[in-house]
Amino acid sequence: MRELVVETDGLTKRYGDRLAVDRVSMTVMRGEVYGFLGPNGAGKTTTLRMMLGLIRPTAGSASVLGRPAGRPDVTARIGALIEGPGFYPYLSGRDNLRTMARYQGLPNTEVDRVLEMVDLAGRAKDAFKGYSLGMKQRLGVAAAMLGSPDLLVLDEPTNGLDPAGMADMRALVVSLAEAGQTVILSSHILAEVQEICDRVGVINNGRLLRESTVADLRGGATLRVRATPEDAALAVLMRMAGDEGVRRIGNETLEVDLPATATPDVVRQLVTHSIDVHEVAVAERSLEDVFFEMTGNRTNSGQELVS
Ligand SMILES: Nc1ncnc2c1ncn2[C@@H]1O[C@H](COP(=O)(O)OP(=O)(O)OP(=O)(O)O)[C@@H](O)[C@H]1O
Repeated sequence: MRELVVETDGLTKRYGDRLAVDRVSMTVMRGEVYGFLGPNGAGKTTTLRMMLGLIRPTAGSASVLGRPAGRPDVTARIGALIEGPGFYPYLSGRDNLRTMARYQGLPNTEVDRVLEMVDLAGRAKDAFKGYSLGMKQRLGVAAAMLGSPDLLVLDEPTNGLDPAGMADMRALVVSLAEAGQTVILSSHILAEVQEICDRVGVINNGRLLRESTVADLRGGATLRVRATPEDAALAVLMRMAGDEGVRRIGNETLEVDLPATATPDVVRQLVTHSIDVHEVAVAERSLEDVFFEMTGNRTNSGQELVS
């Protein structure tokens, strides 16, 4: 049994008559990168803030590392990057972290360790105000890593970064995960969650719609079959995959809910019925497709979720 690091039970937050978080029950296991995915305003930050004990739930509960969220001994074991950390602009990256380390009773060697981890050691002497946005975010992660917390909570760590900065941040999270760090990362960018997370919780309008591995969420692959005449092919494929299991997607192509292993049988059946098979391709559903099915929210530029 893998150890539970976070468990929420019916976690709810109401602001006036607005339910920001609505009975969310989620679990995060030790050593995994958990992607908390949802459009802007879905309730991600509010949920994370309750986990960190920064705000109180209206109902339900959150436990972190086996104890109620918000207890000082629990909070001390969580590192968080949530709504931009406050750094002194005229101090260097290293001096900013040294100030924080001292406050937590940690030695300067700990500062050097985390700067190394986020690949900022070479620029540690430069003033914070001269850092790029990506470097500022990495320093934020370094600050969260001070003292080797059991759990790292990163709220939209790639928000506002350029593509290179985003790639750097993803690589950083992957390297932390490889070192055994448990990470919860919120994001509205599907591609990034798909790339780096083990499991995903999908949240929309405060409700947790699904919690599963990325692979399970995406479900099995489908086949794309281009065959003529299309109507005859449709009839044959519907006998194989059911009426609901076949869709026309244009260009004489049908999408069929059958696994890749069904390809030989599909081709054989079509040919037996004197249907010309021009192309059969295995198409994996992206997380974006799945999210759209669950929420009805089409995504922006194929990457981002918009509410
Ligand atoms: N302090 C507050 N007072 C009133 N409403 C709030 C407060 N904090 C959040 N909300 C509302 O709760 C809902 C969820 O917000 P939350 O910030 O948790 O979403 P999110 O998924 O993190 O989105 P984003 O990516 O935009 O931060 C939103 O409708 C927001 O307007």
